[in-house]
Amino acid sequence: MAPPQGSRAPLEFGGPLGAAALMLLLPVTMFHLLLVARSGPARLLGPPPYLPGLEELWSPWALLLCLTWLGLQAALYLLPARKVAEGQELKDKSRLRYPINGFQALVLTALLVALGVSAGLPLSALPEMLLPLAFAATLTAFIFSLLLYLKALVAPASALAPGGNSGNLIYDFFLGRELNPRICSFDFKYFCELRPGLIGWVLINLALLMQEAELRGSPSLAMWLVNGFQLLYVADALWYEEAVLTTMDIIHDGFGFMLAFGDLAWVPFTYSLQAQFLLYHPQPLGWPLASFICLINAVGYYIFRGANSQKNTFRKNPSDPRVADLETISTATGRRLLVSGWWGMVRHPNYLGDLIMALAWSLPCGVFHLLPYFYFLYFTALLVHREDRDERQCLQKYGLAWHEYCRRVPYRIVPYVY
Ligand SMILES: NC(=O)C1=CN([C@@H]2O[C@H](COP(=O)(O)OP(=O)(O)OC[C@H]3O[C@@H](n4cnc5c(N)ncnc54)[C@H](OP(=O)(O)O)[C@@H]3O)[C@@H](O)[C@H]2O)C=CC1
Ligand SMILES: CC(C)CCC[C@@H](C)[C@H]1CC=C2C3=C(CC[C@@]21C)[C@@]1(C)CC[C@H](O)C(C)(C)[C@@H]1CC3
Repeated sequence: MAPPQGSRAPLEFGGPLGAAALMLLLPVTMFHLLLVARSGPARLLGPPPYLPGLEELWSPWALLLCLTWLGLQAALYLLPARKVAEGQELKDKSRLRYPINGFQALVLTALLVALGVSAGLPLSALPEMLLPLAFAATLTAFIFSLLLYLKALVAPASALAPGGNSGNLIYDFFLGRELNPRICSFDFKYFCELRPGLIGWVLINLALLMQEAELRGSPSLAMWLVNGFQLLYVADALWYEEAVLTTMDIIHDGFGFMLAFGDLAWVPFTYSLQAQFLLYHPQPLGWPLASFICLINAVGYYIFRGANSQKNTFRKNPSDPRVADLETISTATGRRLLVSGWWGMVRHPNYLGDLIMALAWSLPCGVFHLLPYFYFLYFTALLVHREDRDERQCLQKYGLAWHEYCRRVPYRIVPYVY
């Protein structure tokens, strides 16, 4: 049985109080957004149109659908993979192995959905079920986090995450105690991060598009754009699935309520906000403006993909010809840091690209409502906070070399601004 690590790691997210507040605030915000998106005024900062009763939130069918979805994605995860990748080295010097078959899961899901729809599956009825589905996903995430917490009680100390083991129940439940909770080779965090939530998000978007087609004869250009951009983002994440193995969530964060709720509920139900908004508030969009928005998305994607691939290639094999000529600085750990290429422009070029894309996803919704810009605002806050966490972790890992990197590359996310 693993002893708690005490409070060696500094507390993040405002400690236990912050964690408790976030556990309440995040689901409340998600339900607020779902209710407001379908209301006439669609005011992000106004009160919700009404407070739903339990009978509107709770539906055994929604829970069944939610669990069936998780079961389907788990089955697709277990199918033979085209490749098995190794993760980063762990505290005990071992490396975990991960199946690379996320894109295959996306394609198979698309085929199954297409088959289902042609056989009469009423996908366009899904938008009407968003509230009970979000409630079921929240309940599932809560119970799942509880099980993860209990599992961590019997995990060896070497399996625990650097944070999330303060000894405070609420804080540890929120952040997650175990770094890579698994049953046999089934890795819960890796599975949840990329499959049910991300694929669920594009499925909800598609259902909204289909309902718009039923309501108005055809989907609007704005709806096509939002669906297309977000499908590209999700398909990219699954195509470059291996790159997720070098992200902070996999390397550093435990698996607790924050990620379980984030992956299973927050991503599908709030990241589809623009499409939800467009269904109830159609926006005129002409081709010239649509082309300009596509250009913004393309620029964001180019930076995002370029930066993430460069770091991933470099971390996997620094002598790879694609990165071998880049300038680097050495660190005491033996790992080097890139100081040219994308990572010489700002210290988080991938965040910059991601933020530019986030803006492009909101622009098709016009400029007269703040609600569709929620994702951009939340994401800016998330990435600024995340960048700050990462800086502290890197300073701890690399010490003087990190100071040198900051001196050589002074801007964090936006060149000459931040
Ligand atoms: N859509 C969404 O909701 C979200 C999307 N994201 C996206 O996920 C992606 C991953 O983000 P995240 O995990 O936060 O962070 P990063 O992928 O940027 O990873 C940070 C790590 O990269 C390594 N690193 C930093 N600087 C350098 C350098 N100069 N040279 C080489 N390695 C370096 C360090 O780890 P080490 O040295 O140990 O390798 C550091 O800890 C981003 O594109 C982000 O935008 C993130 C959060 C939410
Ligand atoms: C709302 C809470 C306070 C925090 C929840 C955060 C999570 C929703 C995000 C944390 C990191 C994420 C990543 C992606 C999705 C959102 C979460 C889970 C990501 C899978 C999206 C697609 C990208 O291409 C990526 C780089 C693979 C992302 C990795 C991080």
